[in-house]
Amino acid sequence: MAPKRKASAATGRASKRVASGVSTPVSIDSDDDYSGSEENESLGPNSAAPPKYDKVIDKFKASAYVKKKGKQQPKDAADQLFRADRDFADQQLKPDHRLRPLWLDPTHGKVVLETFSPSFKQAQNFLINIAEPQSRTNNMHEYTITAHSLFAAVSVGLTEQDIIKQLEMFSKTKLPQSIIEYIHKVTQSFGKVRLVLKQNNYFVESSDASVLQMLLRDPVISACRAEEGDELRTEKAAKAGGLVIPGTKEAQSNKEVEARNEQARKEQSEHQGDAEDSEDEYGGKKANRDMEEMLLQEEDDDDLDEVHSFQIDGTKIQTVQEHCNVQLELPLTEEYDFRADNKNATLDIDLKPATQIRYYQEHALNKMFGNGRARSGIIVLPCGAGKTLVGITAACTEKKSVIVLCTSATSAGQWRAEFIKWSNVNPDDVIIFTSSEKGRVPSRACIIVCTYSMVTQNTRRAYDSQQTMDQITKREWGLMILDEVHVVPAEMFRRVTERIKTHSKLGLTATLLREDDKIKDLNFLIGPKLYEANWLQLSEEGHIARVQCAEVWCPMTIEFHSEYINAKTTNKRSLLSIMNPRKFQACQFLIDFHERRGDKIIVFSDNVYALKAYATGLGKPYIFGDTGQREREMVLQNFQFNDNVSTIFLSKIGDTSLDLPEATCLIQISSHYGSRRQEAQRLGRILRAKRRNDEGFNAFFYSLVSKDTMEMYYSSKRQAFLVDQGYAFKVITHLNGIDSMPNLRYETQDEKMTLLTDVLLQSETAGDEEKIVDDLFSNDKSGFRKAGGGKKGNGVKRQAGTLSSLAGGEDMAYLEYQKGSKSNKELAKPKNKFFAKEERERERRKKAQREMLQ
Ligand SMILES: Nc1ncnc2c1ncn2[C@@H]1O[C@H](COP(=O)(O)OP(=O)(O)OP(=O)(O)O)[C@@H](O)[C@H]1O
Repeated sequence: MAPKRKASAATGRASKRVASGVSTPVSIDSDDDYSGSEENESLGPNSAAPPKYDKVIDKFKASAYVKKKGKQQPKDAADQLFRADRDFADQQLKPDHRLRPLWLDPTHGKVVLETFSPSFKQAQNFLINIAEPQSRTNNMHEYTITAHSLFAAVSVGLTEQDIIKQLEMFSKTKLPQSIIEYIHKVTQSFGKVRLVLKQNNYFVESSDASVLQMLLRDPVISACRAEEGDELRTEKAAKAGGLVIPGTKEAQSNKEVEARNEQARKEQSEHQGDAEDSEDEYGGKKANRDMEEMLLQEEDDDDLDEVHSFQIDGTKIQTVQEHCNVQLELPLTEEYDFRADNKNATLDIDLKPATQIRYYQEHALNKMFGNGRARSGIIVLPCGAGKTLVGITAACTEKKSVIVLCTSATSAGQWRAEFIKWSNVNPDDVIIFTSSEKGRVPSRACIIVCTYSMVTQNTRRAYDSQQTMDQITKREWGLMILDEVHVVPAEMFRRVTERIKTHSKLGLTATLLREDDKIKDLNFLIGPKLYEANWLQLSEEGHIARVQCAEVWCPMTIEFHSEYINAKTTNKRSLLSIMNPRKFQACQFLIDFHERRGDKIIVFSDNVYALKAYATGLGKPYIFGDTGQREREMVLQNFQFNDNVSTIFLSKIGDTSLDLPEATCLIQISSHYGSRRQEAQRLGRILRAKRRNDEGFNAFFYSLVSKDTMEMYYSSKRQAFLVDQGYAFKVITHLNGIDSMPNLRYETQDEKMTLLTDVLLQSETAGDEEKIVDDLFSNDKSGFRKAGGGKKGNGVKRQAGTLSSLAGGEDMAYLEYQKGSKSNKELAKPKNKFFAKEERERERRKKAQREMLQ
């Protein structure tokens, strides 16, 4: 379902190329019958061993239908599309199928949604709750129903019957039995047990005592129990009622009604004060009020249910969570009944009256607070769509102490400023705890904003820092906001959740693509994905900018290319392709073109040598890791407010947390291999463009790649995520007007040769990607291996995937590799004929040299 890249923009001739989408078909194993084994299905108290709830929990397996027809050997590239298990001819279309928008694949849980259907919106709202979005292009959306997506659905209050009924309603065919069975199997085991924090102690809680008895028979769980004996605690649990989220229209009208009532009460008491007092003396009105209160109390009592629980050792919660989630497939949900929490102090915070949250922010928060309690989980919104306000509104809803974890000190400062901007919180109650700013945590309810590395640091701390840390770990927090969850190593989350006791967790991210292979851990370390917004829809509605994406092919000069072929190391090859004079010229041309249109341009380069060479060559300011704070601020302020500074060059330090709404054009000259995440983050820098609501406004995103080099291969890898979000990448093979541009650099052969000599004279390290000293991954203090390579000679494999891939709902779509790893070398082998020929040529020359030396 990968869309075609469109033909070129007005700026040049174009060629068509099909982008490699990431949603590769799921491979199936016909030996595994979907209906699965029946063993250990019961939850009854007599079950001897804890049941393995669902052998097929993560993935739809091949149906009996496939078995019947057997596997066929693929004959050509398209053959897989016509395999037996993809033949759905035996499914009967409903007579009114044209009005219904869903196609269902009974064997893999794939769902295809027609965006042109009259009921598209309703179907989309429903699907987003129960399935993982895989690809959302203009005409078709593709989702997968996975165990984890159903888990998220159950955790936001949908029942098995709701899911089946609505799927049936939207489906063009009768709902396949395999899907009904799968939903039944998965939903019956989810939402049964919860992890709750009460007075600094953790409990596993359920309204079904037999499930807890069964868990206690499990040796791993029972070893984590904090109390002796077999007894369970039993208590009454009040059902939480409806809750109004601040910043919504409902909250606003409630406030107006409250204000009117208050006014009316005041006026009435002024008129009737004396009379009421005298009536009270005779038990008149007072007795009535007592009666009303009693009745209300009784009504509340009717709502009480019984819950059972057992206490677990606070240091072993992760073992319990992991074991329940992965081995027993009985995930622990985390819900916080904050309105019933009288022990933890209330934080005086509300959204400012003028603050109104947007509809998608409200949808996301409804998923979190839908049943009147705070559910832990992850909210996915595109860059610039307002994740910070979602976090702040969650804090205003709970009104308990909040701890916010961010990736950098800059980001911590921004979070504090946003809290003060959007809410009425007392600024003294928002404290920053970073390496450069160590506010003291008061004993009253407060908000603390800190960096992940500050909390997870293992080495000895300075006295004041240790004191703050002690205050953080010793108390209970109502809400923990985890920013940018896709970049933080899972190991860090483990430490954070181990050290800090919190009732609820909210993870925020723009993409669930991760740079380690621990994405599945997020499910039990934070919680399920609660909401994911549609990028294209938000950009059509003007909440984020519309962006034109293009890949510009820059041919290598003959000299650069022959050096590229002969270069012995990846670093050298990489430097030669970045410094390709034609790429430089394309960059110069695009800057000139967009400056004249009135755009503000950011040029990104991961390679610092190239960053400096391009920026100084074009007389533009640049910022990289070593640039001092003052200089950074000066450059950024000039970019924002000075009309004479329209272009800045940034290294990868600008990938995240950079709020420059003036930027309307991005040019990428060097990037990190095939990182889809980096591509999405960089695009995010222009999604928040200030001018996004101007008539006909478009932001521009250019990726410059040197032709016939590895850059082309990585470029299409990088685009996969955005392509699945519905972005079309144009390929520009020639920039019209570049040949006649005055003052174009590297026009003469001499200039080109001087540049080449300079590049060849650079040391090996000049080809390195920038290493940022205080970035999360290279911070040795925190004791984490670097995501960019780990120990010397011990390359790290990077993997990325969607939540569904972690659930096994799809094959891992794509791997990101790190320089030096074995798998990287495998991957780096040329795939196309041209590169293969080059590679053979190089091998042949090497062999000849060796033979000569012998
Ligand atoms: N409901 C709202 N009303 C008005 N402005 C809003 C609203 N929500 C977000 N914004 C504005 O949108 C912009 C982007 O918000 P924010 O910085 O929270 O985005 P983000 O999703 O965190 O982006 P990134 O992933 O790049 O950090 C900000 O200028 C913010 O003030």
